[in-house]
Amino acid sequence: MGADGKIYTLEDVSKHNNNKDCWLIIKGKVYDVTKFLEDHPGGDEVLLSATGKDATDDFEDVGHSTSAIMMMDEHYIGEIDTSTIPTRTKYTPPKQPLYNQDKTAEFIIKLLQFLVPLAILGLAVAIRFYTKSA
Ligand code: HEM
Repeated sequence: MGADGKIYTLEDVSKHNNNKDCWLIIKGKVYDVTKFLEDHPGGDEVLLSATGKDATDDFEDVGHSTSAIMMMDEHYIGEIDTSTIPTRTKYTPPKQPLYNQDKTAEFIIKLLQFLVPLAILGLAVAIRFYTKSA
């Protein structure tokens, strides 16, 4: 099943994803847990569902005991090529859109929105004033 220290890709590992042949990735290391499936106190299903991906978080979430961690050595077969594992999705706040640094156009529009009705009003008053006095 591959010599110790061999480097596998995520694709290699994900091919071993059944109860006759099951590999896992935990903390950058690849484990062949096929023979362990029946003996795993957490059951075979969790192990099977953790193949083909980095199972580090799943493994740690359970809070495995030190004796469990020591048992892992027996199943170690190699390392994972970390570049083949998708990086953890970190929350990055969306970038603020670059605001238009030049506010002149915006300012002129605002000014017009204010001045045009005022001008119309002024014109109406002026016309009325003019027609009255004529
Ligand atoms: C080579 C890898 C693994 C080994 C040697 C291992 C070993 C063990 C051992 C010895 C236990 C008994 C409790 C303890 O001593 O902590 C255990 C429980 C458990 N393990 Fe693992 N485990 C491995 C991988 C995983 C993975 C990848 C998962 C999750 C996807 C997992 C899920 C669980 C669960 C759910 C339990 C039951 C916890 C409970 O009943 O409280 N294990 N495992």
